[in-house]
Formats: sequence, structure tokens, C-alpha cells
Amino acid sequence: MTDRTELEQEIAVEQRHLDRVYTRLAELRQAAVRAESDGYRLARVGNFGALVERDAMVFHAAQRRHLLDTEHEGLVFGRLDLHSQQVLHVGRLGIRDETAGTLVVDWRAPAAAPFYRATPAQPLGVVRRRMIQSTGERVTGIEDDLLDPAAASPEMTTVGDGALLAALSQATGRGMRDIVATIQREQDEAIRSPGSGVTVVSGGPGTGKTAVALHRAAYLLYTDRSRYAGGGILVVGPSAVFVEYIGSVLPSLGEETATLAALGGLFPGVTATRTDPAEVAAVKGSLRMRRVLERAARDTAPGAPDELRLLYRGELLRVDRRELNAIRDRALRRGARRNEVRRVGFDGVFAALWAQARRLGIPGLPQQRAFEEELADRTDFREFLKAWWPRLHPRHVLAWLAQPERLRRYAADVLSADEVRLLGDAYRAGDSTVGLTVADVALLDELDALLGRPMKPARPRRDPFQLAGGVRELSTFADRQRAARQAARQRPEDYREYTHVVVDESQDVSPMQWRMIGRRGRLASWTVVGDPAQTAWTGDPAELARARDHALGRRPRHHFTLTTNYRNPAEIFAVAAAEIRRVDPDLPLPIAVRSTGVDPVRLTVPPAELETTVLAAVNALLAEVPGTVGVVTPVPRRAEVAGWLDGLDAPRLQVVTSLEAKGMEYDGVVLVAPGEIRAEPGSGVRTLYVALSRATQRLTTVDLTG
Ligand SMILES: Nc1ncnc2c1ncn2[C@@H]1O[C@H](COP(=O)(O)OP(=O)(O)OP(=O)(O)O)[C@@H](O)[C@H]1O
Repeated sequence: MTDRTELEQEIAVEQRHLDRVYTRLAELRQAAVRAESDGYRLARVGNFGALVERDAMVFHAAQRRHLLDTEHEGLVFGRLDLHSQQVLHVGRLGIRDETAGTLVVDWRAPAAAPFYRATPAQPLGVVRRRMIQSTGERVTGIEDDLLDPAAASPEMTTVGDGALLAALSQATGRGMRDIVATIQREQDEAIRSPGSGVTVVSGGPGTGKTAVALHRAAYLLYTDRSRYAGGGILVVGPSAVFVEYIGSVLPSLGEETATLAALGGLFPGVTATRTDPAEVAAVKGSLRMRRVLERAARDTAPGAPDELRLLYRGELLRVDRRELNAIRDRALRRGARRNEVRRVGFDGVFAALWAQARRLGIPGLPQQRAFEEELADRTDFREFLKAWWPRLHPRHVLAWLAQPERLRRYAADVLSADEVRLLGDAYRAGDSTVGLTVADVALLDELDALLGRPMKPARPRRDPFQLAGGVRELSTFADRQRAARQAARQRPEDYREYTHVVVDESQDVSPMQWRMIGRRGRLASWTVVGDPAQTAWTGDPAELARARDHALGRRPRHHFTLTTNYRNPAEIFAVAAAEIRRVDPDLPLPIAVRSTGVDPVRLTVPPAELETTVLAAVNALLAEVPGTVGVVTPVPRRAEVAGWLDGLDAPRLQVVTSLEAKGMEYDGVVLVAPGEIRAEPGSGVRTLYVALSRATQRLTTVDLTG
């Protein structure tokens, strides 16, 4: 137990430093505001050079001000007392005083690394490590670790008992928190692993894989901002719900150059959230679909005419089906992409007609070029070409799989009869506008690569001067310049040249999805995090490994394993662990570091009582925990359960399917019908393991009798 007055004295010491830091922060903010207004004043000079300079000044000053504002809360969170007698304060930003002396070291700077890495066995020159908790500009608590007692001076005090546990007991909000203040050594090693190659981070539930991946992105931006901000960082997560959950972590680290995308949102213009049953997802995700789609991408479009008949100067010109097919096959030789070689196909038809016209010896036949121009002017001929070789969108071609005869042809010798039936049923059941599933998005991307982009007339560029938060009338030149810069920085929807790609929950990325992600990171370095034990993939593991290796290429790999579960209290993780042990008795599991002393509540009720029991359990947890409550359901039950809970304390409550629960975290979890989740063929137990390991405080399971 720390002496009260000793703690107060130490808090007062840190408060004095914090006061200096915030005074300096206010000065820096003032300077940024001044720079902004000086920038505006430059415009009075009136020449173009002054305007450009003003724009640059305003732009940088505004960026700096924004950064200082977003990092205000909890700005300083650590202190190191070093062997060398030096004292370093660690925080979210590096801050210097007016004489360039260091007031705060940025957490990503090499000098801050010992804050995360020093241990009593390896103190790395640190005598005492101090964690500083604050609210607004007030220090509220201190936790010390004496790492090198022999080197401590007699007056050096240590106070507190466990900043990490204090951080873990905080209520969960809608968005994920950053962990900069309490990053643990094994996590820090993964965060600071080399920027090149592939960093692979594995570990059980709650070990901080997501937190590590995101902090690593922030770290990379810090180490080489021009490289990573220039090309951009792509962060891929399993679902839209998850992407929303992690969305606030990076901006809070002061980074805005990362693109966050769900697997269902990687293809431009499509946002799929629906999931397929595991056995259908296994077919759609298999590499064999590439062969199926290749055949589809070369097939005749539905409704395409199978011959051309044209009356020309009284003679009938005719190109029959065999010849048309031969022309198409020639144009599509050697992997040519259908949308991109339309012109080649058209030229083939022109050539066939010209040869015929010559053979027939049509009187007054003009030169070949004039002949072709004459035909191209004819509406009936143009209509034929459009119908014979239409511009195809991947969605059109994917929809062809709903036709049994086509699907059978495309899948012949590639998929089994059962797989064809599963796929056919899935596509016939789906409505073509709302029915796309997450797994379909990778197929669209594959088709896009196979079909190529239709040659479109160039669209006029958007006028950046019209873009400022939807305001059309812009008042000043600097505003217009800012808007123009913003437009210039926006990446096109199908941008593919990221410098770093982060794949979270990588165990659920199917082979076809690896191809889709791989296309976006051909030149990138990678951070891949996941937990094989949590996978919902029921397809061929060897094929999955092949696809993953192909996407990641031959880049060197750096492996890290995280071993501590920071999310679940031991009582809750014990239930999850027992579940995964059913299928994997020897799996090494992480250690849960916290205990609440409260066991999960297990209820079993007849189906008629499910609704009232779930409602009561949810209300009980809303009253018991201060933060969020997640209700996790089997996929087919989500809408029904959400209906029961309609109108309850909405912002704190979220209803998700067992698949959407991947990566998520709630203070309280009500798990509906776990038996049904377990019974899902192939991946049921693993999905249930995920669902059981989402809670930070309380877990109630409501199962059905019988
Ligand atoms: N060093 C840490 N300090 C404080 N909190 C931490 C730390 N590491 C992880 N956490 C917290 O533990 C929780 C789990 O972290 P995270 O979601 O990153 O784990 P995960 O390994 O991705 O889990 P899962 O595989 O179950 O999705 C989060 O609330 C995170 O903030």
C-alpha cells in the first residue's frame, strides 16, 4: 500500500511537469494559429508567389493545430528515470521547450522504446518506470515499477500497483481505445519490427493483435512518414462492424493516411455485409473458382446474337456462329481481357465482312477503309456489335452463375456435383441487387481482373474548387487551395499501390480473398495478424496456405507470438478455452491476467422463453456494466433478436452475428443459442470460441433445451 502523502507528493511533482507541457502546448497552438493568420495576411501582397506561400503556411499550420488538439488528452503518460540521472517523459507527441530542450518524447521514438521493453531482468538503463494517468490537464494517478533497485537513489520513491490492470478495467466504448500508455514488451517488439517484409503476429483471443497492428501502422508512419503516407497504408478487417470499431484508433494517434476497409468493401462501388453459410463460403473462397470464373469471362453473353446478317448494296453478308466464335477466341488469346480487346473483336468482324464483300465481287465496292466507315455508320451494325461483345461489369458475369446450364459448364471437372448444387442454390436464392455476400466481393474482384476495364470516355475531373464540406461557394483563395489539395490527396476508389498492408483476423481470409488483397499490395510490406484457432474457413488448408504465400510473395517474414489475454477475465476465458479444447486439446492458449471473481451465467430455456430470457439478460447486463453490451446471435437469428431489443439503450447496445463478432469486444456479452452456433458444420466450435471470448466483464449464455 502506498503512503497517501507520498503519492500526493509524487502527483504534485508530475503535475508541475504537466503544467509546463500544457503551457508549452498552448504556446505552440498559438503559434500555429498565428502562422495560419499570417498566411492569410500574405495574400495582401497580391502576387502569385505570395499566394502559394500563404497556402503552404496555412496548410501546415492548420495540420499542426489539428494534431495538437487531437493529442491533448492524456498527452503525457510515462516517465523514465535513467541510470544516467536523465529523466524522460513519454507521450503521444514529441514536444520541446523554447530552448529546444525535450519536454516530451514521442512514444514511437527510439528513446521511448525502453518504456515498453525494460524489465527487472533487462532494465535497459532504466531505474524507475512511471506511468502517469491524467484527466484533462490534471494528473490523477501514478504507477511505478522499480526496475533496477540497486541503482535507485535513497530519495527515489515508488508508488501505485498496476497501471495495466487499471487500464484493462476501464469501461469499453463504441470504439477501440489506443494502448500507447501500456504497450507490453512482447507487443512492442512486434510494433517496432522492421518496416520491410512481412510481420506475422499470432496469438489467442484478446492478446492485442489488433491493437499491435494499428499501433504498428502509427509507428511506421512515424519512422518514414513520406514513404508510408505517400503510398498509403491499407488496413483490412473482417466486417464493416469491426472497421467501425477500430476506425477511431488511428486518428487518435494522429494518423490519417490509412485506408480502413472490410473484406466486403474492397471492391469499388460494392458494400457487402451478408455472409454465406460456411460450406458455401468454402466453395466461393476456393482457388478453383478462378477456373470457373475464367470460363465465365470468356463465354457468350446472354442474348448475344449468334450470327450477323447484313444487307449491303443488295447483297447479303453473313458471319455465322462458328466464325463469330473463332473471331472471339482469336481476340481473347493469351489471357487478353475481354473488355479491353473489344476493338480487336470488332476488327475481326470488319475483316470477315470485307473478305466476303470482295469474294462476292459487289459492284462499286469502295476501299476497305471507306467500306468500314460506311458499316460503322449503320445503326443496325452498331447494335449488333454492342449485343455481340457488350461491355461487361463483373456483376453481370457473376449473375450468370445463377443459370444452372452455364454454372454446370463453367464448373465441369473443377467443382463436385455437391459444390455445384450449393453454389447454384446460393446464387438463385440471392436477389441480384441486395444479395451479394462478402465472399462474392473477391469473385467480383477476380472477374474485374479477368475482364479488364471497359474503355470509357474520359470523365471530366471533379472541380476541387467546389469541394469544401459540401459548401459550393468558397470565400477565400486559401480555402480553395485547401480543397484542391484535399482532392489531390484522395486516392481513387480502386487504388492499388499501398506501401503497407495490414490484414487483421487473417485466419478468416479465404484463398480468393488473399488474391483480392494481394492485388492491392504487390509492392507493399505487410503486417498480418490472426489466430488460426478462431478460423471460420472450412475449405482446404493447403490451398489457403498457397494463396496466402502467393499474396505475400517471397518477402522475408518476421514472426511474433503474443501470449497474454488482456480482454477476458480468467472466469470468462475458462469457458471459451473449454470450448476450443473440444477440437484442439493441445492448443497453447494465452493466459488471462485479470479476474473479476464473477463466473459467467449459463441459462438454458425452452424456445418459447428465449425472447423474454434474452431481454432480461440484456437489461441485467446494461445495469451491471458501465460500457457496451454485445448480443451475439447465430447468423440466421440476428434480425429476430434485434427486433426483440429494438428501443433498448441503443448507443451502448449492439446486436451482431457470430461472424460479425470477430475482433469485437464488449463489456457485457449475451450469447444467444450457443448450441446452434456450435452445430454449424465445419467451423461451429471455432466460431463459438470467438463469441465466448468477446467480453471484458460479464458473459451470459442463453441456450435452448432439447
Ligand atoms: N498492452 C495493453 N494495454 C492495455 N490494453 C491492452 C493491451 N493489449 C491489449 N489490450 C486490450 O485488450 C483488448 C484486446 O485487444 P485486441 O482486440 O487487440 O486483441 P486481439 O488479439 O486482436 O483479439 P481477438 O483475436 O480476440 O480479436 C483490447 O481492449 C485492447 O485494448
